[in-house]
Amino acid sequence: MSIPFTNPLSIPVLGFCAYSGTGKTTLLKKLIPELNSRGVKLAVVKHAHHNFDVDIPGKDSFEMRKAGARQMLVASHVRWALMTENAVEGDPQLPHLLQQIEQDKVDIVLVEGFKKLELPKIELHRAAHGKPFIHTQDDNIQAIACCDDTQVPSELHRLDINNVAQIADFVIEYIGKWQASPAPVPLAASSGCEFEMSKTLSVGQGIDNILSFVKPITDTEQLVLDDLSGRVLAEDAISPVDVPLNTNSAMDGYAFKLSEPRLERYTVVADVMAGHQYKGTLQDGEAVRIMTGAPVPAGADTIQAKELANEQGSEVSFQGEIVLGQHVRLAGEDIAKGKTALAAHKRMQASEQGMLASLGFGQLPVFRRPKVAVFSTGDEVCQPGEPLKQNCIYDSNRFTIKSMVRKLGCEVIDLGIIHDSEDALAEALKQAAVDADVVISSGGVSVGDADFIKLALDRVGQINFWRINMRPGRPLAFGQIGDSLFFGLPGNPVAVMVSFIQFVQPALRKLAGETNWQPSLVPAVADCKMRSREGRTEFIRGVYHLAQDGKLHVTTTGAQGSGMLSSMVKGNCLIIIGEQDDQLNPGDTVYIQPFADLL
Ligand SMILES: Nc1nc2c(c(=O)[nH]1)N[C@H]1C(S)=C(S)[C@@H](COP(=O)(O)OP(=O)(O)OC[C@H]3O[C@@H](n4cnc5c(N)ncnc54)[C@H](O)[C@@H]3O)O[C@H]1N2
Ligand code: MOO
Repeated sequence: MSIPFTNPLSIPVLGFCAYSGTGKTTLLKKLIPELNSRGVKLAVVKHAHHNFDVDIPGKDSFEMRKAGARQMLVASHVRWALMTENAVEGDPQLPHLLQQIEQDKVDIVLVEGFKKLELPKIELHRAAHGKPFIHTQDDNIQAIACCDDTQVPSELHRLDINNVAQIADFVIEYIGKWQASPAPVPLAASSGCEFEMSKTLSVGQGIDNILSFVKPITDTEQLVLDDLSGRVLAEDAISPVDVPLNTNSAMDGYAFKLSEPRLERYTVVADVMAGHQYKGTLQDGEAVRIMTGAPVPAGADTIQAKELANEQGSEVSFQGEIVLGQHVRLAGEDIAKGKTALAAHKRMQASEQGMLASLGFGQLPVFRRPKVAVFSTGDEVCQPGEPLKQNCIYDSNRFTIKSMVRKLGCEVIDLGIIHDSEDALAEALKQAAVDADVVISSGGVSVGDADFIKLALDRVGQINFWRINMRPGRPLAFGQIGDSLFFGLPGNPVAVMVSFIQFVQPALRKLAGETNWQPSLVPAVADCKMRSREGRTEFIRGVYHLAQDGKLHVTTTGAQGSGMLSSMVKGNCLIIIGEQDDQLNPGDTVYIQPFADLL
């Protein structure tokens, strides 16, 4: 099983692969100084299968990371290290990791692990271990380092596993010959009827490729506060005021100036209600009765709650411990005047709207909403509400897609059901691309389908037909029609929703101007056994709940047919079994993607 790989760097990347116990690390520990001694500067990426940590409990960096820093960069005059919490489904993405390397500082990146990627590699083999060859399954092996007694095919470059100098020669020659290749998977050229049917991508590669074609909308419009829900802010909202505006009380109680030693009693000189103010300055030994939200008078610095005060006549005494400044909300402590209250590119919901209201904004600039055209294909597909013809099914996909598109704040253009006519479809697609930023269809993207869909797409744009290594949602068409993006989602109703969540949602969020469009993945404890196939990402519909042990637990919704929409209705999340796993057992930790924000 091999997974496509594109080197994002302008320096070569070379992998070392072997069965465990062959001595990869031992060889690299000798090869690195050998290469260094010949002037080769190199970086190493190593894949770890476990939840490793390079930090030490008790160190400041460890503690700050545990306290919630998602990235922790620790630096001294000799080295720096960046630690990133990166809970991803499946393996980490090597192209992303490589992009973290400072490529102007090294000549080559050596990679240990990531055996399944289509990455140029040297295979290490020791016949005495009795393990099979890797090169028989992997066309990316550039050379094999082995012992004298091993037979290797004549076309493979043979190296002596015990001769580090010879392996270093090979690496240096490899650097010399290497030429940068262009990055992402190109879209199929619009020529004749040739479709790229066979490209198999992982979920991560599909997302990366799609996102590389998404150009965020830059047109803006001014909207009143009430209409901001679900829209993406186009400019930083700078606070015109301090919030809170005045230093005020967080409790109903008494305001006074705390002195050392503490006074036995204070004289109550006034009442201060919210919306009013004590005009004078409190003197030592004076207190005011104060309501929550009312301005703290000049001279006062501390509040005691009403429940811990005894008022007798015109005097008040306090019980309990009192800390200087307690229950005082300082002017500007939430948002200071002139500071960015809300950064551009944030999608606004209730809390953002409330905060902007609290700052007195009446209207704000937002990015124009993406326009999304949606249609269904297939002669068997009928409009709900009309009598169902024989052997037909009602169109459900258009309604799930429209609902998810609207939830993402986009405008929907409903093109209905387009029946089997190449001309009609080509015309509809051309018009849709003029009117919309994104065109989404469902059905007709697998191998056995009415060719008219593929022919029509080929006439109007550049469309790739991919196989994504996932279930459900294996076939996916993606490309461009004019300036619009086109998504051809698979016909099966659950596959439509899963493909939308994985591929269309991030694209629409990026298009809409959001910068933070990564899905929320949450760890949960599996309550039942779940199966997948190594190399494939499985999206199982699940139900999660908070269990008595204080952790989220998750179980499947039962039957998982990709036509069974009831599995989506019963579920509240997708359970993600990553590429490297083929089975999950009860008690294993698994990532789930809650539906909460989308369905
Ligand atoms: N020989 C192969 N057959 C199939 C493969 C394959 O790789 N080789 N892949 C399977 C997978 S996985 C999927 S998913 C489907 C996807 O097929 P299409 O995208 O071509 O979709 P259709 O064949 O048009 O429809 C599939 C299924 O979905 C129903 N459908 C279609 N449109 C709607 C709609 N708007 N609302 C509700 N239901 C819809 C349709 O009636 C079919 O039952 O292909 C597999 N086959
Ligand atoms: O996309 Mo299909 O089976 O994976 O429904």
